[in-house]
Amino acid sequence: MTAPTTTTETTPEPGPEPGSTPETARRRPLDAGRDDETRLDRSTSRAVRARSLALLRELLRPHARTLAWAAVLVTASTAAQVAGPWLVSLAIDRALPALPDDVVPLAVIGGAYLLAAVVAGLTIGAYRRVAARVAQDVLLELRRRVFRQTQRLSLEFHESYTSGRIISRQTSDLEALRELLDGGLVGVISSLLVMLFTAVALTLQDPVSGAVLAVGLVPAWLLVRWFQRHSQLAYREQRTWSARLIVKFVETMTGIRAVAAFNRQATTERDYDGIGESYRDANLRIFGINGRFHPGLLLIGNLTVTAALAVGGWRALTGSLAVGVLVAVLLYVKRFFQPIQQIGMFYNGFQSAAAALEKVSGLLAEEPTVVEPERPAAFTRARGELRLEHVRFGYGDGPVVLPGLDLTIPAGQTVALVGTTGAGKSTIAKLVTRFYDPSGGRVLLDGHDLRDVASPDLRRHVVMVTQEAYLFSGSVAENIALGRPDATPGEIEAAARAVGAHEFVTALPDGYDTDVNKRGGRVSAGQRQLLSFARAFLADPTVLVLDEASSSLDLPSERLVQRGLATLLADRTAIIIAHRLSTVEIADRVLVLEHGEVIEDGTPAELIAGGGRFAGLHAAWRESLV
Ligand SMILES: Nc1ncnc2c1ncn2[C@@H]1O[C@H](COP(=O)(O)OP(=O)(O)OP(=O)(O)O)[C@@H](O)[C@H]1O
Repeated sequence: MTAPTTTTETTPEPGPEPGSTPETARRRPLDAGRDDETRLDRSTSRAVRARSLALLRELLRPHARTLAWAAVLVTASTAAQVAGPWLVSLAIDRALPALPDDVVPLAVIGGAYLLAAVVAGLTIGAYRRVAARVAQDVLLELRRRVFRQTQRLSLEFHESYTSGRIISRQTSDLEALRELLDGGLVGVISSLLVMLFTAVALTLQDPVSGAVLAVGLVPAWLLVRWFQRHSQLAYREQRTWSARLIVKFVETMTGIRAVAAFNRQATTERDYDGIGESYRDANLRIFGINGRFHPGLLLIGNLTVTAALAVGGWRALTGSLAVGVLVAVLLYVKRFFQPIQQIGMFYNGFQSAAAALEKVSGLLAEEPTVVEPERPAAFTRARGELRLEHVRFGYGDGPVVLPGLDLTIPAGQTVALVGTTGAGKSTIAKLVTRFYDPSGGRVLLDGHDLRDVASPDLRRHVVMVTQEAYLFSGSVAENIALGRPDATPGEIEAAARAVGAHEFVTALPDGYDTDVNKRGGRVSAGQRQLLSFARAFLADPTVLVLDEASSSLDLPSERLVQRGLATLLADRTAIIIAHRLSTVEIADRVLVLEHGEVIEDGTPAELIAGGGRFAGLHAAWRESLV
């Protein structure tokens, strides 16, 4: 993890007066329609829908011409499909009576039928390819945006929007959209057009049959509505139980040691069985609903065909309807009902995709709370003096963590922060690295308010080394080079040597090329810390903020880590959230914090001699060592 700090040689822009930053300006609402709320009031839900549609328009805009071409193709294909029954009626009523004297009409109609079939086939294929291309491009763009956005947003966002929710934005939500765009939507657009063209062609040919179709449409429509209402609930239930099943499984597997240690196997099995049964029941409910919907629709379709046949047949008998037209009517009515099923089913996918789009658009609408300066201060070289002026801070609407901190850390000083848990040590680290901005007061680096420093400058000069010492997949060398991606292998090795990591790295199966995720590449907690020191050493920041790992190491590792740390700290300003006595001892200065205030400030020796809070902690540490 890197964070920055810097110094400039020009005069800093005048910053706001200490304490003048309005709370409201600093904090933006975290998502207008929070995606964990299922019921939104009317104006919010309208705003959320407008936001989704705006996103959709924006994503489709670059494809406007392709979409227009897709519309032409699908219209041509539908017209060609719908021409079929019409041509059949012409063949029966005009061409057949002319036989055998005149075969031309039959040949012309037969040719037209063949042409319509070829055009319909070719255009529908082209339409599907063109539409699929647009759908895939839109999805790719959306995926990119979600990823970019999650990297762009401030730490504040990530601390309140759990990683599980971000993962589901990138996976299941985009998957729901993919299913809609890939499968359903393209087909449903053409189905809707087929229904529309069929109804128009039928009514044009025979308005009475059009009326019969309209009557048949009423029960079909009611059945579709029934299906949508019930299946929506059933599918939602199915998704909920399937998610619970996954959560239970993952939770049990992640905590398998605790499960075994506390003999919880029988209980977890019972819980898992219960969830599994509910999932099965939810699936059965869906089958039940589908089992009524599909045959119901088929029945209504066939009854409408029967009605059209009865009415048309009687009229044909009385001579008011040509036989060819009757055949076309029957073909049209049958064809009209076929896509309804698909459209009814599509509704579910459409609902979940619309919900997914709302959530994704909410994520994309988030603004970082830590904003880049419009006119950044010129910052070339940093000395490393840090000053906190009347810094006031609290998380969100929570209690005040720092009520008004004043602190100056001269360039090159190593300061250890100690204090009870929750005293605000990590909070100071997050403010100094500008993962958060204070709600009042200023944090200054060499006299520049951090809010005026461009983030690349800040990250170059202020680096934060976190407890986890996170290793990314890749080689050991790549992990060290994260501190400075353009570093040469020689520089990487020099950094590793400086902090004392070289020995263990060369002992790994492939040395610096060892993959940290492969067998043999696994490193111990202490080695992991040394690698993160090497990474920070290579980055060579002016200010280093270090949240020391609290997990205890064995004595040789502890010594190694302390030696590495001493090298890393030399010649830079450092703030260490110290968990180890040995670290506190190498600090120039110790600050004891309580409730966001400095209650003791001095060299380790002074504080021990003073007999205050630190002297007490120190004595307790010493005791714990024996
Ligand atoms: N992301 C957060 N959102 C809300 N409150 C937070 C957040 N992080 C910390 N806090 C709260 O702020 C206060 C100070 O926390 P901080 O992490 O700075 O303490 P600390 O001194 O570093 O403690 P520790 O030694 O346990 O890490 C605590 O009361 C904590 O509950």
